[in-house]
Amino acid sequence: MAQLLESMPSASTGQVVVTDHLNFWGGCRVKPKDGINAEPVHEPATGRKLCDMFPCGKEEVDQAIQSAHAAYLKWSKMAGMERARVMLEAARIIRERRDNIAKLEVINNGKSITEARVDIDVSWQTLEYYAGIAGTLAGQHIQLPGGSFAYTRREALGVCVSIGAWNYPFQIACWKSAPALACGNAMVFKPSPFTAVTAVILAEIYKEAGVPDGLFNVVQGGAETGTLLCNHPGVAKVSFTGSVPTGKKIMEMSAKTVKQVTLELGGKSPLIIFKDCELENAVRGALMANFLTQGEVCCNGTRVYVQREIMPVFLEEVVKRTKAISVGDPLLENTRMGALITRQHLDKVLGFVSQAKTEGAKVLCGGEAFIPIEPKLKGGYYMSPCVLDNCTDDMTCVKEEIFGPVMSVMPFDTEEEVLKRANNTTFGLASGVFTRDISRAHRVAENLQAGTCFINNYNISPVEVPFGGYKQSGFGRENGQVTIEYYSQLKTVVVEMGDVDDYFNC
Ligand SMILES: NC(=O)C1=CN([C@@H]2O[C@H](COP(=O)(O)OP(=O)(O)OC[C@H]3O[C@@H](n4cnc5c(N)ncnc54)[C@H](O)[C@@H]3O)[C@@H](O)[C@H]2O)C=CC1
Ligand SMILES: C[N+](C)(C)CCCC(=O)O
Repeated sequence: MAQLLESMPSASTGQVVVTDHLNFWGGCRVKPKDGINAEPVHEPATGRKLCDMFPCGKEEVDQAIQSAHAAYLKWSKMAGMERARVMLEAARIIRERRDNIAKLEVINNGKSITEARVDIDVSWQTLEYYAGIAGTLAGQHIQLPGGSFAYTRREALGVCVSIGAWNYPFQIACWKSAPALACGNAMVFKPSPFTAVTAVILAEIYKEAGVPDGLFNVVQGGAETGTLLCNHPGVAKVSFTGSVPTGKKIMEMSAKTVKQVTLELGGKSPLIIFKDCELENAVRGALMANFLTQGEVCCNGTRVYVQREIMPVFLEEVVKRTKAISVGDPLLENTRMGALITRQHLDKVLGFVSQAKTEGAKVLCGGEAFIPIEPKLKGGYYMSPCVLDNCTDDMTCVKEEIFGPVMSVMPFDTEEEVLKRANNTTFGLASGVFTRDISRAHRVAENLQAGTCFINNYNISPVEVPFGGYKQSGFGRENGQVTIEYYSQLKTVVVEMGDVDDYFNC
């Protein structure tokens, strides 16, 4: 894999083939046990096969979990500052190889190279941030009567499983592993079968930085492998990013052995644009809220509520800029939108657009399959970014997570009305508001039922800031200091300094 990464500077779309093993445990890459049931992994930009993914079965999952457990026993006994040093070294290596990792991520995921570089920067920043926190983990001392006392210890949970989605493959692996490792846990990570390639690079980097063998492991596979992980008695916690239906299954499976769970699920987030906004920023914000990573972002603000008076001018600007987004070869510097993850997903997103039309929405631009001129890109999964007007709250495109570049725009009249409509959803991941009125901005933020509210911007998620959902968008948080709570447990130690009470008079 190191060789593959080194070959990246000269790699272009349509060239790379991955033949290395994609599983990793016990400190090295592991050959698939049977070498059967191969599932092809594609390069979204071309539709070409990139590699085969062999799903791990029970024996392999057991091995990965055992190797994680052995590493946990060593790692959890180290001082936070010792763990921090190793994590900082891993962050440094990611930073050093940032461009190559980003390129491989583009080849596997289809997003534009400019975005992928940001993802990799966020990744090493996450490791740096939690390395900084590792040395601060501590308990409390509590004075009791007669000189007795108690203290608390913040301890690791054990082996944590992470199940990732395909939209931010490397970044998700870092968002999950960095706080887990900082707290002294070991991790078994299962990437999405669509993006099997880059998690093992992170595993190699952790190893190179000096973690004990088995501390961060990668098992490949889909739902079956995920089920084996969630049902495994040797696992203390499952952290999941993906769809709501799968999240519910994960919670059910984890309940059997009372595993802790963090769920980072989908959304259908509202973005509210008041007439007193700075329009240029609101338009840019609406694009940020809808079109990053081809619209395949869980916290996207896809229900755009615009105050009626500014609707015509907003639509004119937003459509003009959406039409100008350069769609195409994701490895080119000027491209701003690459390919969707799979052919099937592209068809699903286009199906949402057709259904929206049938239900009465008006396509102002885009919403069609896009075939670039360059021959090698013809099999890629591209579409033109879409703006839908004439939408109403009961339409499918306004209620369901599309996970593609489709913005639904609706007018509103009053703050009270729009808050009610914005909150009328089972999701609650994110939300946004554009206004120059600071009281209104904070009032709206308070009243939106969502884990994040962006004021006068959208999709800004630095690692210092907690990220996670309300309602069916999940629970638990990623990023920020609070995530320590989700990867550690408190032990209370009670110390008697006097004699034990003769309570039973005997
Ligand atoms: N919140 C988010 O960031 C994401 C939301 N989604 C939404 O989900 C839709 C479907 O995408 P998928 O990739 O199929 O999402 P998914 O939720 O089925 O898959 C996410 C991860 O869960 C694993 N998984 C699937 N079934 C499992 C099971 N029974 N037990 C354990 N692990 C299991 C998958 O292999 C993958 O690693 C998208 O169209 C989008 O609407 C998808 C990816 C990310
Ligand atoms: C990085 N950000 C904020 C655009 C999205 C991260 C959440 C996700 O996994 O979709």
